[in-house]
Amino acid sequence: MSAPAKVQERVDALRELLHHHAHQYYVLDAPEIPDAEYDRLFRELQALEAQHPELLTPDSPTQRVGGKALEGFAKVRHKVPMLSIRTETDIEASGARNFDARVRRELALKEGDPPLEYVAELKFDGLAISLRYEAGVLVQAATRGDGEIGEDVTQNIRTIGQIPLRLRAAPPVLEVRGEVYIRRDDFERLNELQRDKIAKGARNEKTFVNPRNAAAGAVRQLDPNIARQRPLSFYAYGWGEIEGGPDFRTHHEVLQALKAWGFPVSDRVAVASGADDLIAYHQAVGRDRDSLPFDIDGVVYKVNSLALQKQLGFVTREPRWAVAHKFPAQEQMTTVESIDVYVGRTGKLTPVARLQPVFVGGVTVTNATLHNEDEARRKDVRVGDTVIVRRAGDVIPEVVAVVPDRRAAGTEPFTMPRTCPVCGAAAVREEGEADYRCTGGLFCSAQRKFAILHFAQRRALDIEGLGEKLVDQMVEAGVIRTLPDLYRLGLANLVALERMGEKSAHNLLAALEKSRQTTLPRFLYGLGIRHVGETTARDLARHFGKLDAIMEAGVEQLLQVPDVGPIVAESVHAFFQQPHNREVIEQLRACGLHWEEGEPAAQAPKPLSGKTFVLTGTLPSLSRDEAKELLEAAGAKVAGSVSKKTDYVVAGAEAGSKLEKARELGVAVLDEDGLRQLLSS
Ligand SMILES: NC(=O)c1ccc[n+]([C@@H]2O[C@H](COP(=O)([O-])OP(=O)(O)OC[C@H]3O[C@@H](n4cnc5c(N)ncnc54)[C@H](O)[C@@H]3O)[C@@H](O)[C@H]2O)c1
Ligand SMILES: [Zn+2]
Repeated sequence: MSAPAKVQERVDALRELLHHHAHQYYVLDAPEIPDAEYDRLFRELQALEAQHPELLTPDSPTQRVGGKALEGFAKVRHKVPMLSIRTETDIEASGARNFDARVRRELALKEGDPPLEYVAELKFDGLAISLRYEAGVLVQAATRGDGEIGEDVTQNIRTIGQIPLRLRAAPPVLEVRGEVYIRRDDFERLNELQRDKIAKGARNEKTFVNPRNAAAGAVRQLDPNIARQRPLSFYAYGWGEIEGGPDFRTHHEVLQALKAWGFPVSDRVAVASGADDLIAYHQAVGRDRDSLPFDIDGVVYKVNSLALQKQLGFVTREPRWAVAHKFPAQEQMTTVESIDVYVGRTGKLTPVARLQPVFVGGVTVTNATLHNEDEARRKDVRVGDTVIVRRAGDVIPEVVAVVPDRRAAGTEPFTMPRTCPVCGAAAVREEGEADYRCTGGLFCSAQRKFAILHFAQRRALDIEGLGEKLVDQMVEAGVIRTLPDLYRLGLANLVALERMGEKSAHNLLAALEKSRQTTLPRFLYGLGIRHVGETTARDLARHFGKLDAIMEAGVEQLLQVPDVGPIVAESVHAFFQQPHNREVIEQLRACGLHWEEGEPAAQAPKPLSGKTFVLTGTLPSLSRDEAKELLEAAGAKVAGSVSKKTDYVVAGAEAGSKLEKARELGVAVLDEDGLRQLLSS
């Protein structure tokens, strides 16, 4: 094969790949590879086309801006095209120097001429939007599309609080350009919410790869109600058409005017003189990047003088007077070497991907969280897979997606272990919860420090002087491994610890001695049984009187306790079923912990026991789960459908066929107030 044929083949292959990925990214908002990878392919094509200009075609991805309008949106023709920005790939200071040198050359400036004035800005990582105001009223908002034709997304953009719907004292026609984005904290919350919905069984929900993707998906959403639920923000950084406005001389003047007209403009905009100032700006922003509340993928340099901008003009898809100077990408590809399960201090199990080390967001990352079983399954991350890893700001690095087509044969789906990898106790996932938890409690070394602190706190065993630092120190020195070890401490163990004087040691021993005499509710609470707070501990103690009775109680018996519903009953039962928990309790008793035991309370039946309820519609303040839990705690049964056996239907807003059925059958119907009255009577 001759060289040019080979080159042609590669060029064709690159174009096809780039077309595919651009479609995924711009049209479907569903990128399959990280931007850094896309940019590598893009640059490879650019280089080949530069070496072989005869291979250049007008439809090459290098010659066009971004995406294509989605069907379903009205199309908007931009009077002033919305362009892309040339990217300076050199991450080092020379990026700014290259740009400055190029601009000076194009303007035919000489070495002795004064430095050029620039404006340096953040490069927000979101979605470009053009906002059109006529007589001060927002009449249209459009996406960039292919630069010439975008999508009319006015309805969705109107839901963004930061975008003024009406301007005071603005020119008769004004087109503002800026970026719609999602703040990192809003993004984390959004994904938490999504994970929660998925854990509760929602089928059509997904988590978002990154804030840009979530923002773009929200703006290009056919249902404005969905857009409304996404926490979108906005920054203005430019303009299209202006009619009848003041005479602007510089880019910076326009930005100030935009601010005065009521648009959010970043306060990190800086006027810079020559390449040195640009370099300083790039470095300063680079240092602050992680602590910014939103993602940026670089900074943008623009020639400040509008006259010079005009003189410089455009190439196909980019103005010559601006450049994007990037930072290290926040998403990269790497491979998964293993998937381990990490046990947190409260017993939560988190699957973590161990990665082939990769430089992402400015640091080398070797681990990334997979959050929980559902997430790992939904993304179907497997050992050996090529994945996209994201690290932005102070957020823990996470695997956002598997790169399709790169999976080797013979890989196995990940399954969550059913036992704790640290202590071997059963790991369980409660209904409606996203996480597995180790039931090892006191016995699990991953949870040990937390368990000891919980046990020692004032509202539990009240061991004065046993704080976090001391617990860390003792656990790390191996002086205490389990709770009973606390009561086996001697003066010699304690004074051997660093920074522990004899007086403090005596005080601690006295506090431990004093805590041996306690109450059953304090002891129960101190055990750290999931869902057992102080109140529940008191209720359990009052109902059963004796610890042994609680330890032997079945779920049915536990459900007899006032205010104890199925989740609490299951949790208490599961805790005392674990042999090692019983062992710890026996040892504590053997160490002299004691309390006064009482008689079981007279069995008053629960107020709603024997009654069947059906919930329908949305209640004003209670979620479906909360209402169910309250009812079950009061002894009621909650059923899914209305029948003659139903005693009450609790109906909220938008109640449908169940309410009709209730009326048909003459079943009593309650609203939330009625339900609360019944519960409190
Ligand atoms: N992962 C993929 O598969 C995939 C596919 C296609 C494109 N991409 C990514 O898309 C990007 C290229 O897209 P592009 O052509 O839109 O260029 P760009 O996004 O890199 O730059 C132009 C855009 O920058 C934005 N911008 C942010 N702050 C700005 C400011 N202060 N002033 C002016 N503009 C500002 C505007 O929205 C403008 O449209 C690359 O990062 C590429 O990796 C990724
Ligand atoms: Zn464990």
